Amino acid sequence: MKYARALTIAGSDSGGGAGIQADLKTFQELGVFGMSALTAVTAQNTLGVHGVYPMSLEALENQIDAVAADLPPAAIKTGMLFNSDMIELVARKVKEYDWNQVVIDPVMVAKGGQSLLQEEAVEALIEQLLPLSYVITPNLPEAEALVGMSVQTIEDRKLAAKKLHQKGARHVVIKGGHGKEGDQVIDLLFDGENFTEFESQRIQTKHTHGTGCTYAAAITAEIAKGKSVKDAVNTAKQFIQAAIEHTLEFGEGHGPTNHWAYNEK
Ligand SMILES: Nc1ncnc2c1ncn2[C@@H]1O[C@H](COP(=O)(O)OP(=O)(O)O)[C@@H](O)[C@H]1O
Ligand SMILES: Cc1ncc(COP(=O)(O)OP(=O)(O)O)c(N)n1
Repeated sequence: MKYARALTIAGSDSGGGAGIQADLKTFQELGVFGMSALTAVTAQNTLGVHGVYPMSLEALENQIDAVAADLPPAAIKTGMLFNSDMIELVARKVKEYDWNQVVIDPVMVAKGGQSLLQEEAVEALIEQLLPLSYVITPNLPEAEALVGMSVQTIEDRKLAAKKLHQKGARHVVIKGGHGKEGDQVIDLLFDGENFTEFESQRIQTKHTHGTGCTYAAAITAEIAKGKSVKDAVNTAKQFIQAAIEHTLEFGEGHGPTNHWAYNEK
Protein backbone atom coordinates (compact mmCIF):
# COMPACT_ATOMS: atom_id res chain seq x y z
CA MET A 1 0.00 0.00 0.00
CA LYS A 2 1.48 3.39 -1.02
CA TYR A 3 1.25 5.86 1.84
CA ALA A 4 0.58 9.53 1.21
CA ARG A 5 2.97 12.06 2.76
CA ALA A 6 2.10 15.29 4.58
CA LEU A 7 4.34 18.06 5.90
CA THR A 8 3.54 20.17 8.95
CA ILE A 9 5.29 23.54 9.28
CA ALA A 10 4.58 24.48 12.90
CA GLY A 11 5.90 24.84 16.41
CA SER A 12 6.90 22.12 18.86
CA ASP A 13 4.74 21.70 21.98
CA SER A 14 6.87 19.96 24.65
CA GLY A 15 3.64 18.85 26.34
CA GLY A 16 2.79 16.72 23.29
CA GLY A 17 -0.81 17.92 22.88
CA ALA A 18 -0.57 20.60 20.19
CA GLY A 19 1.84 21.74 17.48
CA ILE A 20 3.82 19.29 15.40
CA GLN A 21 3.30 16.61 18.03
CA ALA A 22 -0.47 16.75 17.55
CA ASP A 23 -0.04 16.95 13.78
CA LEU A 24 2.26 13.93 13.47
CA LYS A 25 0.11 11.80 15.80
CA THR A 26 -2.97 12.70 13.75
CA PHE A 27 -1.26 12.01 10.41
CA GLN A 28 -0.11 8.61 11.70
CA GLU A 29 -3.56 7.65 13.00
CA LEU A 30 -5.05 8.51 9.60
CA GLY A 31 -2.46 6.46 7.70
CA VAL A 32 -0.38 9.33 6.36
CA PHE A 33 3.43 9.56 6.62
CA GLY A 34 4.07 12.74 8.57
CA MET A 35 7.06 15.05 8.18
CA SER A 36 7.80 18.30 10.00
CA ALA A 37 9.62 21.62 9.71
CA LEU A 38 9.88 23.37 13.08
CA THR A 39 9.21 27.12 13.30
CA ALA A 40 9.75 27.36 17.05
CA VAL A 41 10.33 25.30 20.16
CA THR A 42 7.92 26.02 23.01
CA ALA A 43 8.18 24.92 26.65
CA GLN A 44 4.59 23.92 27.37
CA ASN A 45 2.44 21.74 29.57
CA THR A 46 -1.29 21.64 30.29
CA LEU A 47 -0.97 24.77 32.43
CA GLY A 48 0.31 26.97 29.63
CA VAL A 49 3.25 28.15 27.55
CA HIS A 50 6.40 28.73 29.63
CA GLY A 51 8.80 29.77 26.89
CA VAL A 52 8.92 30.39 23.13
CA TYR A 53 12.20 29.90 21.24
CA PRO A 54 11.89 30.66 17.50
CA MET A 55 14.08 28.82 15.01
CA SER A 56 16.32 30.80 12.63
CA LEU A 57 15.00 31.47 9.15
CA GLU A 58 17.92 29.45 7.80
CA ALA A 59 16.94 26.45 9.93
CA LEU A 60 13.32 26.68 8.80
CA GLU A 61 14.23 27.04 5.13
CA ASN A 62 16.70 24.14 5.24
CA GLN A 63 14.12 21.84 6.85
CA ILE A 64 11.56 22.65 4.14
CA ASP A 65 14.09 22.27 1.32
CA ALA A 66 15.32 18.92 2.67
CA VAL A 67 11.79 17.50 2.66
CA ALA A 68 10.88 18.98 -0.73
CA ALA A 69 14.05 17.60 -2.37
CA ASP A 70 13.54 13.98 -1.39
CA LEU A 71 10.07 13.50 0.11
CA PRO A 72 7.67 15.81 -1.72
CA PRO A 73 4.44 16.07 0.33
CA ALA A 74 0.92 15.65 -1.09
CA ALA A 75 -0.40 18.20 1.40
CA ILE A 76 1.07 20.80 3.76
CA LYS A 77 -0.27 22.16 7.04
CA THR A 78 0.94 25.36 8.65
CA GLY A 79 0.47 26.00 12.37
CA MET A 80 2.40 28.42 14.60
CA LEU A 81 4.41 30.68 12.27
CA PHE A 82 5.50 33.20 14.95
CA ASN A 83 6.37 36.28 12.84
CA SER A 84 6.08 37.93 9.42
CA ASP A 85 9.58 36.88 8.31
CA MET A 86 8.62 33.22 8.76
CA ILE A 87 5.30 33.77 6.98
CA GLU A 88 7.06 35.39 4.03
CA LEU A 89 9.55 32.50 3.88
CA VAL A 90 6.79 29.88 3.93
CA ALA A 91 4.86 31.74 1.22
CA ARG A 92 8.01 31.86 -0.93
CA LYS A 93 8.55 28.13 -0.46
CA VAL A 94 4.95 27.26 -1.32
CA LYS A 95 5.35 29.16 -4.58
CA GLU A 96 8.84 27.75 -5.27
CA TYR A 97 7.59 24.16 -4.92
CA ASP A 98 4.20 24.88 -6.48
CA TRP A 99 2.38 23.33 -3.51
CA ASN A 100 -1.35 23.71 -4.09
CA GLN A 101 -2.84 21.74 -1.17
CA VAL A 102 -1.88 23.94 1.74
CA VAL A 103 -4.01 23.96 4.91
CA ILE A 104 -3.45 27.11 6.97
CA ASP A 105 -4.32 26.84 10.68
CA PRO A 106 -3.88 30.54 11.61
CA VAL A 107 -2.57 29.90 15.14
CA MET A 108 -2.44 33.16 17.08
CA VAL A 109 -3.03 32.51 20.78
CA ALA A 110 -2.64 29.40 22.90
CA LYS A 111 -5.55 28.21 25.07
CA GLY A 112 -3.81 29.69 28.09
CA GLY A 113 -3.77 33.12 26.41
CA GLN A 114 -0.11 33.21 25.45
CA SER A 115 0.65 34.78 22.06
CA LEU A 116 2.03 32.42 19.41
CA LEU A 117 1.98 34.92 16.53
CA GLN A 118 3.40 38.44 16.74
CA GLU A 119 0.64 41.01 16.13
CA GLU A 120 2.49 42.54 13.17
CA ALA A 121 2.38 39.14 11.44
CA VAL A 122 -1.41 39.00 11.02
CA GLU A 123 -1.18 41.33 8.01
CA ALA A 124 1.53 39.16 6.46
CA LEU A 125 -0.62 36.08 6.98
CA ILE A 126 -3.51 37.80 5.17
CA GLU A 127 -1.46 39.30 2.34
CA GLN A 128 1.13 36.57 1.75
CA LEU A 129 -0.34 33.23 2.81
CA LEU A 130 -4.11 33.48 2.45
CA PRO A 131 -3.92 33.74 -1.38
CA LEU A 132 -1.93 30.47 -1.40
CA SER A 133 -4.25 28.54 0.90
CA TYR A 134 -6.33 25.59 -0.19
CA VAL A 135 -8.11 25.56 3.17
CA ILE A 136 -7.93 27.98 6.11
CA THR A 137 -9.25 26.86 9.51
CA PRO A 138 -9.66 29.83 11.87
CA ASN A 139 -11.39 29.51 15.23
CA LEU A 140 -13.80 32.33 16.09
CA PRO A 141 -11.21 34.72 17.65
CA GLU A 142 -8.82 34.08 14.76
CA ALA A 143 -11.57 34.76 12.22
CA GLU A 144 -12.32 38.04 14.01
CA ALA A 145 -8.64 39.07 13.84
CA LEU A 146 -8.44 38.17 10.14
CA VAL A 147 -11.60 39.94 8.95
CA GLY A 148 -11.84 42.72 11.57
CA MET A 149 -15.41 42.09 12.68
CA SER A 150 -17.22 40.27 15.46
CA VAL A 151 -17.71 36.61 14.50
CA GLN A 152 -20.20 34.87 16.76
CA THR A 153 -23.54 33.99 15.11
CA ILE A 154 -23.85 31.64 12.13
CA GLU A 155 -24.58 34.65 9.94
CA ASP A 156 -21.39 36.34 11.20
CA ARG A 157 -19.48 33.17 10.35
CA LYS A 158 -20.92 33.03 6.83
CA LEU A 159 -19.96 36.66 6.21
CA ALA A 160 -16.46 36.10 7.63
CA ALA A 161 -16.04 33.00 5.46
CA LYS A 162 -17.01 34.95 2.34
CA LYS A 163 -14.53 37.71 3.26
CA LEU A 164 -11.73 35.18 3.76
CA HIS A 165 -12.59 33.56 0.43
CA GLN A 166 -12.44 36.99 -1.23
CA LYS A 167 -8.97 37.43 0.34
CA GLY A 168 -7.86 34.29 -1.51
CA ALA A 169 -8.65 31.24 0.64
CA ARG A 170 -10.14 28.61 -1.68
CA HIS A 171 -11.98 26.86 1.17
CA VAL A 172 -12.79 28.28 4.61
CA VAL A 173 -13.59 26.29 7.75
CA ILE A 174 -14.79 28.47 10.61
CA LYS A 175 -14.35 26.31 13.72
CA GLY A 176 -17.07 26.66 16.31
CA GLY A 177 -15.47 25.45 19.53
CA HIS A 178 -15.42 28.95 21.03
CA GLY A 179 -19.07 29.43 20.07
CA LYS A 180 -21.91 29.94 22.52
CA GLU A 181 -24.54 27.91 20.66
CA GLY A 182 -25.53 25.93 23.72
CA ASP A 183 -24.88 22.22 23.67
CA GLN A 184 -23.90 22.04 20.01
CA VAL A 185 -20.60 22.85 18.30
CA ILE A 186 -21.13 23.99 14.71
CA ASP A 187 -18.24 24.13 12.24
CA LEU A 188 -18.90 25.89 8.94
CA LEU A 189 -17.29 25.04 5.59
CA PHE A 190 -17.47 27.49 2.67
CA ASP A 191 -16.19 26.39 -0.75
CA GLY A 192 -16.74 29.68 -2.58
CA GLU A 193 -20.32 28.80 -3.47
CA ASN A 194 -21.97 26.63 -0.81
CA PHE A 195 -21.98 26.43 2.98
CA THR A 196 -21.92 23.12 4.85
CA GLU A 197 -22.45 22.90 8.61
CA PHE A 198 -20.85 20.11 10.65
CA GLU A 199 -22.62 19.80 13.98
CA SER A 200 -21.70 17.79 17.08
CA GLN A 201 -22.62 17.55 20.73
CA ARG A 202 -20.53 19.96 22.83
CA ILE A 203 -18.50 17.89 25.30
CA GLN A 204 -18.23 19.52 28.71
CA THR A 205 -14.50 19.23 29.43
CA LYS A 206 -11.45 21.43 30.01
CA HIS A 207 -9.23 18.93 28.19
CA THR A 208 -9.19 20.60 24.79
CA HIS A 209 -5.52 21.45 24.39
CA GLY A 210 -4.55 21.13 20.71
CA THR A 211 -8.08 20.69 19.32
CA GLY A 212 -7.53 23.16 16.52
CA CYS A 213 -4.14 21.70 15.57
CA THR A 214 -5.56 18.17 15.57
CA TYR A 215 -8.62 19.15 13.55
CA ALA A 216 -6.55 20.94 10.86
CA ALA A 217 -4.05 18.06 10.77
CA ALA A 218 -6.88 15.59 10.17
CA ILE A 219 -8.16 17.73 7.29
CA THR A 220 -4.61 17.82 5.88
CA ALA A 221 -4.15 14.06 6.14
CA GLU A 222 -7.42 13.36 4.33
CA ILE A 223 -6.58 15.84 1.57
CA ALA A 224 -3.14 14.19 1.23
CA LYS A 225 -5.01 10.92 0.60
CA GLY A 226 -6.98 12.54 -2.22
CA LYS A 227 -10.26 13.20 -0.42
CA SER A 228 -12.45 16.19 -1.22
CA VAL A 229 -12.34 19.07 1.27
CA LYS A 230 -15.92 18.32 2.33
CA ASP A 231 -15.10 14.65 3.01
CA ALA A 232 -11.86 15.67 4.74
CA VAL A 233 -13.70 18.04 7.10
CA ASN A 234 -16.32 15.38 7.79
CA THR A 235 -13.63 12.86 8.83
CA ALA A 236 -11.78 15.54 10.83
CA LYS A 237 -14.97 16.34 12.72
CA GLN A 238 -15.42 12.69 13.68
CA PHE A 239 -11.72 12.45 14.59
CA ILE A 240 -11.73 15.44 16.92
CA GLN A 241 -15.07 14.50 18.49
CA ALA A 242 -13.69 11.08 19.48
CA ALA A 243 -10.38 12.65 20.59
CA ILE A 244 -12.19 14.99 23.00
CA GLU A 245 -14.87 12.53 24.13
CA HIS A 246 -12.36 9.87 25.18
CA THR A 247 -10.14 12.31 27.04
CA LEU A 248 -6.85 11.10 28.57
CA GLU A 249 -7.32 13.35 31.60
CA PHE A 250 -3.58 14.18 31.62
CA GLY A 251 -2.22 17.17 33.55
CA GLU A 252 -3.63 19.75 35.96
CA GLY A 253 -4.74 22.22 33.29
CA HIS A 254 -6.15 21.99 29.74
CA GLY A 255 -5.19 18.40 28.98
CA PRO A 256 -4.45 16.99 25.51
CA THR A 257 -6.95 15.22 23.30
CA ASN A 258 -6.78 11.47 22.66
CA HIS A 259 -5.34 10.88 19.19
CA TRP A 260 -5.91 7.11 19.47
CA ALA A 261 -9.66 7.40 20.07
CA TYR A 262 -10.86 7.60 16.44
CA ASN A 263 -9.30 4.23 15.58
CA GLU A 264 -10.31 2.65 18.88
CA LYS A 265 -14.01 3.25 18.17
N1 LIG B 1 -16.06 21.05 23.83
C1 LIG B 1 -16.08 20.58 22.57
N2 LIG B 1 -16.94 19.60 22.23
C2 LIG B 1 -16.95 19.09 20.97
N3 LIG B 1 -16.15 19.51 19.98
C3 LIG B 1 -15.27 20.49 20.27
C4 LIG B 1 -15.19 21.09 21.56
N4 LIG B 1 -14.21 22.05 21.54
C5 LIG B 1 -13.70 22.03 20.29
N5 LIG B 1 -14.33 21.11 19.52
C6 LIG B 1 -14.03 20.77 18.12
O1 LIG B 1 -12.68 21.10 17.89
C7 LIG B 1 -12.57 22.03 16.83
C8 LIG B 1 -11.47 23.05 17.15
O2 LIG B 1 -11.79 23.68 18.36
P1 LIG B 1 -11.86 25.30 18.44
O3 LIG B 1 -11.89 25.63 19.89
O4 LIG B 1 -12.98 25.77 17.58
O5 LIG B 1 -10.54 25.78 17.76
P2 LIG B 1 -9.12 25.98 18.50
O6 LIG B 1 -8.84 24.71 19.21
O7 LIG B 1 -8.20 26.27 17.34
O8 LIG B 1 -9.28 27.15 19.43
C9 LIG B 1 -13.96 22.66 16.74
O9 LIG B 1 -14.23 23.06 15.43
C10 LIG B 1 -14.88 21.52 17.12
O10 LIG B 1 -15.13 20.73 15.99
C1 LIG C 1 3.38 24.88 19.34
C2 LIG C 1 1.93 25.16 19.48
N1 LIG C 1 1.16 25.30 18.37
C3 LIG C 1 -0.17 25.54 18.51
C4 LIG C 1 -0.75 25.68 19.76
C5 LIG C 1 -2.23 25.96 19.94
O1 LIG C 1 -2.76 24.90 20.72
P1 LIG C 1 -3.93 25.25 21.78
O2 LIG C 1 -3.39 26.21 22.71
O3 LIG C 1 -4.52 24.03 22.34
O4 LIG C 1 -5.00 25.84 20.92
P2 LIG C 1 -5.70 25.04 19.77
O5 LIG C 1 -4.74 24.17 19.08
O6 LIG C 1 -6.75 24.24 20.44
O7 LIG C 1 -6.17 26.17 18.93
C6 LIG C 1 0.07 25.53 20.87
N2 LIG C 1 -0.47 25.65 22.13
N3 LIG C 1 1.40 25.27 20.73
